[in-house]
Amino acid sequence: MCRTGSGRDPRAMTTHPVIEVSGLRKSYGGRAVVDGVTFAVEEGEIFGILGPNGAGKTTTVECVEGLRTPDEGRVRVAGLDPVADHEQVSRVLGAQLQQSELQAKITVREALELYASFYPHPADWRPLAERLDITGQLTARFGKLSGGRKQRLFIALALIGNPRVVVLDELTTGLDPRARRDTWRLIEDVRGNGVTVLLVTHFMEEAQRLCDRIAVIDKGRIAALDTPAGLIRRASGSTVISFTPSAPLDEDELQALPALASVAHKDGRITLAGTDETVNAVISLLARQHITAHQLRVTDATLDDAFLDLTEASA
Ligand SMILES: Nc1ncnc2c1ncn2[C@@H]1O[C@H](COP(=O)(O)OP(=O)(O)OP(=O)(O)O)[C@@H](O)[C@H]1O
Repeated sequence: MCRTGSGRDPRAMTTHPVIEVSGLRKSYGGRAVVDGVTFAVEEGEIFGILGPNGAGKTTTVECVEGLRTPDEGRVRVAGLDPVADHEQVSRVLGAQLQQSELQAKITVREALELYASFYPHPADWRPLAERLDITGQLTARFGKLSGGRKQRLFIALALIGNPRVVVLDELTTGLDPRARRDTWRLIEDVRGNGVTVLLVTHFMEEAQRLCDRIAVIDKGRIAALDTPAGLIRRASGSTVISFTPSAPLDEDELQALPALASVAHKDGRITLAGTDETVNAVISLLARQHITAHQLRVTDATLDDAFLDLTEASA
């Protein structure tokens, strides 16, 4: 869909960064909300920005979009300065609109046609609308759409200029689970056509499923930058074992378990994060002490675990 037939030759794609952010700082009223953020996004990547509320994610991506001027640092999109070269950047970068940017009375069709007219080589909005399941709403006014339909329209408008880079902030907020999954497939298609995606999200499942790499931002700084699997490995160990022991376990022996990342106790239940080696060692320990592990669960650590560890670690 996006970019297909738009004239960009995929063979001409290079592997150098299409987004470069270096030493970015931004303060409001003397308070630094982005405090030395550096990352680079390769062409064709889906790059996630994760972080707690108020971490500075939106401020960072708004500097990439040229909507905010950095106090310090360097931002480049396709080699261009988003503030100084705003017009050129807007031709290569598609961004999700904010609610206030569309008039309540405009219809879905008018919005799609209007936004398509802004670009020299727009995508055909019809298949885009079909894929986003908004063809039934073409004559509906924006102000009357449900939150989910508004969100779908915003995604369509972000993609309509056949952008080289698309910035999606809270992509699937307000969508039901089925629409969320449809949207993920759409984003994968978009990337399949060579578009670079910068994605701000609160949904771990979304980040884990879609992102090639993720920057975890906490209090204006990058707490970690890695692949989803790398973040999981480095933050909390790769395996989580939890059980309710039939008798108390000695805390020193738990702490001495090999490759242990963390131990938590709640309502008589013990949760250990570590590796397979930790799991084997705890099972041996239980057997030696003739302790039964009730409701034993062994699971792979998730990005949720990693996120909590990383953002708590820097608290
Ligand atoms: N224009 C502004 N003036 C003053 N403070 C601002 C402004 N914009 C953002 N902030 C503050 O900067 C901090 C970072 O905001 P930002 O929106 O970048 O965070 P975020 O990580 O995107 O948060 P969320 O997940 O809640 O959207 C917050 O404390 C916010 O209140």
